[in-house]
This record gives sequence, C-alpha cells and structure tokens, in this order.
Amino acid sequence: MQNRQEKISQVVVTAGQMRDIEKRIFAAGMPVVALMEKVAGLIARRIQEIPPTSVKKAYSVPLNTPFLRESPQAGGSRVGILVGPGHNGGDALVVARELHFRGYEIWIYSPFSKLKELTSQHLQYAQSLGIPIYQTIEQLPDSDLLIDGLFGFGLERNLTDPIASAINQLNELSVPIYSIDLPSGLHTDTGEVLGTAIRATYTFCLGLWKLAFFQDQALEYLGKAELIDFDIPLADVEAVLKDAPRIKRITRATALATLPLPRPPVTHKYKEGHLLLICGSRRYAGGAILTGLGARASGVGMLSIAVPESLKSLLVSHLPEALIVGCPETETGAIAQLQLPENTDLSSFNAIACGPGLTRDATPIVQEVIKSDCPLILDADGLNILAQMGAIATLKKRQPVTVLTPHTGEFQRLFPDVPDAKHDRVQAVREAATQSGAVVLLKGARTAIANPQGAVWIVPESTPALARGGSGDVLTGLLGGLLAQAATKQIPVEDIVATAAWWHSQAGILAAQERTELGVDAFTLTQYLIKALT
Ligand SMILES: NC(=O)C1=CN([C@@H]2O[C@H](COP(=O)(O)OP(=O)(O)OC[C@H]3O[C@@H](n4cnc5c(N)ncnc54)[C@H](O)[C@@H]3O)[C@@H](O)[C@H]2O)[C@@H](O)CC1
Ligand SMILES: Nc1ncnc2c1ncn2[C@@H]1O[C@H](COP(=O)(O)OP(=O)(O)O)[C@@H](O)[C@H]1O
Ligand SMILES: [K+]
Repeated sequence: MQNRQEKISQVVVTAGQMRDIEKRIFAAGMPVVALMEKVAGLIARRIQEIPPTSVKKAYSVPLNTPFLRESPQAGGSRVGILVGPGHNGGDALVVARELHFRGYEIWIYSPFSKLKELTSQHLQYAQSLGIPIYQTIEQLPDSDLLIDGLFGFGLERNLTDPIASAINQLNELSVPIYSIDLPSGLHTDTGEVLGTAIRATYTFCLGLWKLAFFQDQALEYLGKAELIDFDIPLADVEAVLKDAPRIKRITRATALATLPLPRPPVTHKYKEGHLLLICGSRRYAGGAILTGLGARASGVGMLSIAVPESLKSLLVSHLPEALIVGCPETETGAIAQLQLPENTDLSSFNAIACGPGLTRDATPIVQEVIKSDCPLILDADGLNILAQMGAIATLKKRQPVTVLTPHTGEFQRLFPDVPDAKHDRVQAVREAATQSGAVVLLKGARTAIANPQGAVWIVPESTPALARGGSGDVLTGLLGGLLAQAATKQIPVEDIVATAAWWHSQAGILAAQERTELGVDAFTLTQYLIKALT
C-alpha cells in the first residue's frame, strides 16, 4: 500500500477544491489560527534550512549577493516580508515573527489598509515586537531575501496599481523571493498572470499541489517549487474530489510501478509486445532512426519498422535487431504502400506508432492505419494528416485505442474548436480527449495527458534541454514500445502513456545534469533512457 505522503504528492487540486478541503478541516474542529501557526512554522523552518546555493538563479541573483546565511546571528540576514490582505499575508506574518525570534533582521511591507482579522492581529503583534512596518514601496530598506505573502489562492481579479507597480519594482530588485503558496499574481488554476506577478526564486506550495504549478505559462514565475505537507487528512481530499475526473501528478513511484518490470521468467518475444513503427521518408530519414532507438529502449519484444525502400539499409545498420520493412515509395520518397511480410497484416501487431518523418505524401498510409483495429499512436505528420481528415469526426468512428502526441501547434490544427491551449493547457487537453475519444498527450515544458473520461496526468518536472528537433521522435518510439507491451499485459493505456512521458523527461533531466542543457541532442537522449531508470 502506498504511504500517505506518496498519495498526497500525486494529488493536484484547483483553488475551488482546495477551499472545500480546508472548509472540511475547519468544520471538523481544527482552529484556523492553529493551522496557520502550523503551516507558517513549517515554512519558517524550511527558509532556515534551504542552502543558499540551491536557489541561485543567474537572472535574478548576482553572484556576490550576500545571501541568506545559515547563521543569521553571525551574518545578520535581512528579510523583507510582503503582507497581503488575506490569510496568505497571515502566514507571512507568522513567518516574520518566527524569523524575528531566530535572530533575523525583519521588516514588513503591508500596503493594504483592510486586512482579514487574523492577519490584522498578527500584524499588530509584529508591531509590538518592534518589527518595522512600511506601507509604501519607496520606504523599503535593503534586504537579502523577500518573503511573498501578498496573495495566495484567494486572488480573484486582476492586480491593479499601486500593488501591481509595487510588484514590478520588487521583481526588479536583485533579491531572491520566496513565495508562500504561489507567486502573488498567478491564477491558481490556469497559471495565468493576473495583471502582474511576483517572479519567485522558490515557491512553497501549501498542503496540496495546485494546478498552476503544472501550467507552462506559470513556470518562469514559480522558481523551484516545493510542497509543504501540513497533514491534510486523505479522507478530506477524497471526500472533495469524489468521482470528479482527477488530475494526477506522475511520480517516480507510480511510473516505475506501471513499467512492465519484472518480466515473467518464462516468456517469449511476442509475449513482450510487437510494435510496428511507420515512419520516415527520403527527406526525413533521421527521425525514423530516432523513433526506432526510442522503441528499442522500451524493451519491446519485437520491433518492426516500415520505411521507404531506400531507407532500409540505413535502418538495418542502426537497428540490427529490428525487422525493417522496405516499402514502395512515391516519387517524393514517401511510403506509397505498406508492404508487410507474408501472413502479416496490421492486426498482427500489439501497437502501431505512425508519423515521424512521413511527409503529407503518406496520407493513404495514415488513412489505412486509422481504419485498422490495432492500438495506434499518431505523431507528427500522422497528426497533420489526421487534422486534414477532421480529427474529431475521424476518431469517433475508430473503436480501438488511439493515442495522439501533439505539440501546441499540432494540437491547434487537430482541435481548432477546443479553447486555446495557451490559456489553459490542462483544460484544453481534457476537452480534446473527451471530444475525440482518444488519449491525448499535449507536449510542452509540462506535458499533460488526458483520457476520454477527462482524467489528466501531468509530468511534474522536465528540462528545456528537450526543446530540440528529434526529441519528440524518441518519445513516440518509447511510447510505442511500451504500448505494445501494455497490450499484452493489460496495463491501462493512459497509465503507460503517462509513464512514457515521465521516463522521457527523466532521461532528459539526467542527460542535462551530466552534459548541461546544451548536450542533450535526441540521439544522446536515447542513450539516457535506460540510465534514468537505474
Ligand atoms: N488559514 C490558514 O491557516 C491557512 C491559510 N492558508 C493560506 O491562506 C491563503 C488563502 O487565504 P485567503 O483566502 O485569505 O486569500 P489570499 O490571502 O490569497 O488573498 C485574498 C485576499 O485578497 C483580496 N484580493 C483578492 N484579489 C485581489 C486583488 N486583485 N487586489 C486586491 N485584493 C485582492 C481578497 O479580498 C482577500 O482579502 C492560502 O493561499 C494560504 O497562503 C492555507 O494554505 C493553509 C491554511
Ligand atoms: N521547454 C521544455 N521543457 C521540457 N520539455 C520540453 C520543452 N520543450 C519541448 N520539450 C519536450 O521535447 C519534446 C519535443 O517534441 P516535438 O515538439 O514533437 O519536437 P520534435 O518532433 O522535433 O522532436 C516533447 O516531448 C516536449 O515535451
Ligand atoms: K504568495
């Protein structure tokens, strides 16, 4: 059985759900005041523990910044506390008090005249302790660190002046900012910037992961993110989320548990899945190799790769274990016709992955595989051709599982009527999946996957090192190989898609750690896939 902490780390909530969960806790008798003490106490402890080097950011912290020192008494660390009108401000004031007693030099910026009662009481007490309080930005003394408690998930409308321009000025200072719950100014669900927002160096997400943490548009405001677990009972989480489609954060534990490991001791290659890749053209030969290498790393039992005849020897030389099917070509060097070996048809495979490097001249091939009764992944030109056919209408006619792996551009071509993926990627991918009946994987800095029932899986960490031509081809191959294995082992499709996406990101992260973010070309990425698991 998973432990509580692991289960909590998989949960992602909206602001509305978080509010309902808190309401239940308070209704059950937990005093608001006690919870604020507990939460802020945990934050204050983390602030003292975080080593300064772990939050240095080239663009926000000059190299010689006198950073928060481990022993403030010795160095006299100066911490500015930014206080908003609600309980986010209350949390910040408790942090101020705790750090004050730990020997930090504290000042408070409290620009709002009307505060919630609890927040107001904490401000009064801080004042009684002799902590200086300022109302205007111009008065603020220098500091080594700012704690952002302006707004949390209670922010409901766009920020306007004077607080908006104050935030802009605070962002300009070369001082690290630690945000409480989320950077003030971000929408808790969409991650949109509501007017303006704090650019945090570090964010302490309180209790449960909020959706904004996994929306691409929020990433540059979040800095490093950490969950502060303040013991929300799982029963309250379950009671609020009930049967609503879940948003799940993929963790290492869930991904590893989904992989087809260990293998049964008695098995054979066809029991470990047979994948057919359909990819490549004279123009795009390399993509076929990368897709093949991604599939190789999945451990798939049998790999067949259909390519134009002229690519056959190239593929054989890179993937000697694969069965390379050379197909007749169009004049332009695309696959003209699938010429599978004797006694083989599309239903012989456990999965088909189709698209990388095909060009649009392979339209009849894509039409043919869509009609097949085999689980199918469409990527790249496979998606562009599907878009031309009308994605939703075409997919509705298809019975077996279809997995689509678009990036944002492909997504918009496939689903022009789904609300803008730039505004809310999670909602967009969910709608695309429910409308089309396909499992949709929307690529990005934080890849999101949705199934037709509206459940969503999110890859919680990745690296911009993957923003390079060819890394998507690697994912398609890896996913294809895993899907073929899942089909023989009754592993749910969406779980295996989520696992593939997580694995791909982890390989990128590991490769970037060892080789810098510049050193992760797509071929190198394939070499890190197995390493990322061991
Ligand atoms: N009470 C507690 O002990 C707990 C507090 N938490 C903290 O409480 C926060 C939520 O507290 P609140 O519900 O008070 O909300 P916030 O503190 O996030 O802010 C809401 C306040 O800001 C005002 N406001 C909203 N939009 C504004 C705008 N555009 N311009 C100016 N004012 C605006 C609202 O009128 C309200 O007074 C969480 O983010 C977290 O930091 C919880 O996480 C943990 C438990
Ligand atoms: N900024 C980023 N951070 C993390 N991952 C990224 C980023 N940009 C792109 N990726 C990942 O890299 C891959 C790129 O795939 P794709 O756009 O299909 O390009 P290509 O097919 O040329 O490789 C996807 O898995 C995507 O999630
Ligand atoms: K905040």
